[in-house]
Amino acid sequence: MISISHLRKTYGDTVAVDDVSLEVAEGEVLGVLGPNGAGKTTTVECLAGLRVPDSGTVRVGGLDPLTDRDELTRLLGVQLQDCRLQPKITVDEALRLWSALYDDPLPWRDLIGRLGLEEQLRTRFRDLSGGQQQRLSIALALVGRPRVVILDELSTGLDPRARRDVWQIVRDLRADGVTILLVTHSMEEAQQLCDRIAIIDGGRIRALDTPDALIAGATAATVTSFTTDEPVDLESLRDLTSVSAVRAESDRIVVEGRDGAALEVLERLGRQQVTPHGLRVVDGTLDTAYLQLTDTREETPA
Ligand SMILES: Nc1ncnc2c1ncn2[C@@H]1O[C@H](COP(=O)(O)OP(=O)(O)OP(=O)(O)O)[C@@H](O)[C@H]1O
Repeated sequence: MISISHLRKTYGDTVAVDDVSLEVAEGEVLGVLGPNGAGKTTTVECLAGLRVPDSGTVRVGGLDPLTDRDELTRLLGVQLQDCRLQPKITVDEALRLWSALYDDPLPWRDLIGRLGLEEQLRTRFRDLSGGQQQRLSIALALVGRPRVVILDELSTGLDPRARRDVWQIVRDLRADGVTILLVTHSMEEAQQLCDRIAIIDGGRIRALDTPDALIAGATAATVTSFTTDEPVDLESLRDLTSVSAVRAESDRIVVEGRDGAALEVLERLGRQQVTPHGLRVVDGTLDTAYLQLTDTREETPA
């Protein structure tokens, strides 16, 4: 449904997107994660036809965003990070105006109710809080019943209740078979909502997989921890090939490692005749996988 092939976009000397290729299947929710300046917004702006790529191709439902604008408007809903409307327009006017662009718009009063903006219908855009402006931009992106939706930092600036509400809206869109590209800095959001996650850094895709597979592939896929009364040879645990880090946190010994590291750790403790107490083995998190995959900054020489 979304197809990006060898996309490149520069601004003067800045390479914003170096070489990005990805496909999003119909009905899929694809998360895009990456550090500030990684090229995420530039990529989605190219998909929305707001930027002209230097090279490569982008298609949404087979349409070229630069030449098939009218058809694209009917297919694609876009919520951009920095939504700027005419400062004096009210919420009510903006929704009426947007609805008039579509043959079969959503009943926008329902949408506004779900986004908690009923009280602001007569409020001008410039007088809305940041989170309210954000909620309005989500409503405007969805009012045309798009089959493809781009959400750039969906929940940034939203309070916890509003964030929960927009997450439910994304789940409902997914249940309706809508294809979604979700740019986010929230690992929790990515893990909760996305079928697959692309990690972008330096204008390139560093990893593209399901959240579980990204976590399993990290060097800290599992975290094993325990206490013990006996002396432990920590070096012998560090020597295990499946183990990536060993540290003492107050009275607990914490061992990070690949999937399966816990068994090797227990076996090694057994050989040292060390009895672990309060044993915990937990899955690693997307945070660790993300930090590992985006840790590409070169050291500055002293
Ligand atoms: N209009 C512009 N003119 C010049 N440089 C730009 C412009 N827009 C973006 N850039 C640069 O391109 C690079 C990629 O920016 P982009 O906004 O795509 O990153 P991002 O991944 O969305 O970042 P963030 O997480 O901070 O939103 C950055 O180095 C940025 O400074």
